[in-house]
Amino acid sequence: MSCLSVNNLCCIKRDRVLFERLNFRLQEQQALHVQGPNGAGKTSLLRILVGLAQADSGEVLWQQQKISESTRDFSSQLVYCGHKYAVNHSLSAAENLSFWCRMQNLGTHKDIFAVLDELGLVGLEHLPAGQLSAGQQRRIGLARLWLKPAKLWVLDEPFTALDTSAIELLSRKMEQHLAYHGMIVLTSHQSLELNHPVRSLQLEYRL
Ligand SMILES: Nc1ncnc2c1ncn2[C@@H]1O[C@H](COP(=O)(O)OP(=O)(O)OP(=O)(O)O)[C@@H](O)[C@H]1O
Repeated sequence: MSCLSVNNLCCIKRDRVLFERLNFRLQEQQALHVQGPNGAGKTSLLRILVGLAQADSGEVLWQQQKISESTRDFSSQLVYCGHKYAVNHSLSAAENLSFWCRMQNLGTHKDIFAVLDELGLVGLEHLPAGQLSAGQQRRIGLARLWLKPAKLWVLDEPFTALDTSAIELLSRKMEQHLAYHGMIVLTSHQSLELNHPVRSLQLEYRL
């Protein structure tokens, strides 16, 4: 059974304690919605969870091992979608995803065009991503969830810029992921419409 554990986590930015003594565990088929006002520290928390930033104290464990000591195993089980689109504007959607698949050691993924089709980007696969709309660029970023079989999804504001049909598509994909023993940590200022129980972690804005 896969497990992400957060023990006594503390994060300080510019002398402001964003959170401290933060503890939680996440297991298969569980989703955690990190909530709170602008500047509360949601993105900071997610970046610590995926190993992109260091906590001021405390630890994040994957399968009972510190993520800094199990980098390879942890990364192979993780898809992180940050709040920025993380697409190269000069490359096309297909090139962006093909590059990402290679970086993730997934090889040249034969399903890229099928996934872009499912995400409503048919006919746009070869345009430079910089010429696409915000929602279309977000869809390219989210295509990673379709391309990599990973246990843990960490998603920072994944619904931003998406239209109703894309929100619906992503919500169903999340439900499917949870049903197949996946785990999700996400932030969203929107309420979630998932047919699956979602735990909530509320961060306050601390002065
Ligand atoms: N690299 C950094 N250096 C200094 N301060 C930072 C850094 N990153 C974030 N902060 C500060 O930490 C606080 C929390 O930022 P964070 O992005 O985690 O908030 P958030 O809860 O995700 O907000 P939002 O809802 O607006 O996305 C903010 O006050 C921000 O200015």
